[in-house]
This record gives sequence, C-alpha cells and structure tokens, in this order.
Amino acid sequence: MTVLHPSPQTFAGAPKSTAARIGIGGPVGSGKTALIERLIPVLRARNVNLAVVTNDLVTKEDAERLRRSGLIEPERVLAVEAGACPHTVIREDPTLNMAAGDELEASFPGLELIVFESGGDNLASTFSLDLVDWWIFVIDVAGGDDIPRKKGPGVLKSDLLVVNKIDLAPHVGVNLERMLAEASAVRNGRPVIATNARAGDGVEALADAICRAVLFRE
Ligand SMILES: Nc1nc2c(ncn2[C@@H]2O[C@H](COP(=O)(O)OP(=O)(O)OP(=O)(O)O)[C@@H](O)[C@H]2O)c(=O)[nH]1
Repeated sequence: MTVLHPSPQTFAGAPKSTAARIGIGGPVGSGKTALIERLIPVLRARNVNLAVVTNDLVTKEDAERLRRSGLIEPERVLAVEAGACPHTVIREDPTLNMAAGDELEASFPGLELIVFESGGDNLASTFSLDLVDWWIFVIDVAGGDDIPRKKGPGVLKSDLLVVNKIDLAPHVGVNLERMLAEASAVRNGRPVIATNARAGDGVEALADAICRAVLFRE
C-alpha cells in the first residue's frame, strides 16, 4: 500500500480559514432573520467582528433585508441562491456557501464569526460540518407545541435549539413550559433557549451560547 504524505506546499494556496462558522436553520418563518437582526448589535457590542451569508430559494431577500437594516455594513452580507431545497446547499453540497465564507474572510481580515442563515426548510434540514463548526435550529411556538415530539433531525441534532416567538404562546394555546421540557427531553438535555425576537428576550443568552461555543469567550 502506498501512503501519500502531501508536502506543506500542497496547501500553500488554500485559503486559511480563521473565522468560526455557525449555522442558523429552521422552518420557514420561524424567525431566523429576526433573530440575526437582534444578534448583530448584541455581538457587535461585544466587539465580535462578524459577517453573514444568507440562503434563499431564488431571491436574495434576506440578504437585502439585512443590508438595508443599518445594523451591519452591507458588504458584510453575502447571499447564496439555493435554486432548490435550501438544505442541499448547506448539507449535500455546501461549496457555494464555503466559497462565500472564504470571500468574506478574504475581504475582512480579522473576521471572527460568519453566520450562515439557511433559507426556510422543513424539520429535516441539518448543516454539513464541512461548512459550519456549530449550528442552531430555530422553531417557533406558533408552529405547534408538538414539533419537539416529532423529533426531526434539526431538533435532535442541532448544537442548540431555539424556541422562538414565546410571546405568542398564550395566543396559540401553547403550554410553553411543557414545550420547552419536551424539547429538552428529546434532546437528552442538550441546550434549548427560549426567545422572543420581536422584543429581544433571550438574545443575550443566545449570544452567550455562541461566544462560549465557538469564540471561547465567557
Ligand atoms: N410575535 C413574534 N413574531 C416574530 C418573532 N420572531 C419573528 N417574528 C415574525 O415572524 C415573521 C417571520 O420572521 P422571519 O425572521 O422573516 O423568519 P425566517 O425564519 O427568517 O423566515 P424565512 O427566511 O422565510 O425562512 C416576521 O413577520 C417576524 O416579524 C417573535 O419572537 N415573536
């Protein structure tokens, strides 16, 4: 058997990836973009040098929304048009997203964090670990309190589960405490955070989780 030992020069031209890369996925309308809009100022207040890549089906709507928001320099937001089920470009073949991340790193030396927002998809969407170091799955109470019990891969496999729109629980007849307990149970106790992206509730806790997990900051 021949074992090849590539020389260091083999990798000389490869882009050096230094920024942590995280994913934010979840069903259509669960509040992924709203959470990113809340997270950006909180992370920037902590001096995190960040950029965002959005994924939409056939438009750049989420990227344009963030660019117009005034929360982040527009050049720090890139868009990938999936052209198919969004999970294909975050899981099956994340090449386009990896290239977008590399482009941001080349444009912004010292970049520490790249957030990849997946376009809305079903409960089965997950991120390739070739693309991200750590990922969040966002569901919302208005989607139904039975979502954790359905045990979709996003709910089970994500590093952090976010249950958003907690302000709507009384309006849609959801027992929030039970929903959070069931979410925690199906995840065998792995972290779950409750948020209201409208008001910003839970966003500091979300920022804490990101900083601890991928930036190694307390
Ligand atoms: N009441 C309430 N509404 C919210 C909350 N978070 C988001 N919304 C609303 O829910 C709708 C969808 O939010 P988005 O942030 O666009 O959801 P998304 O997951 O990015 O949607 P896609 O990109 O289409 O998958 C918007 O009308 C938001 O204003 C929340 O915590 N509470």
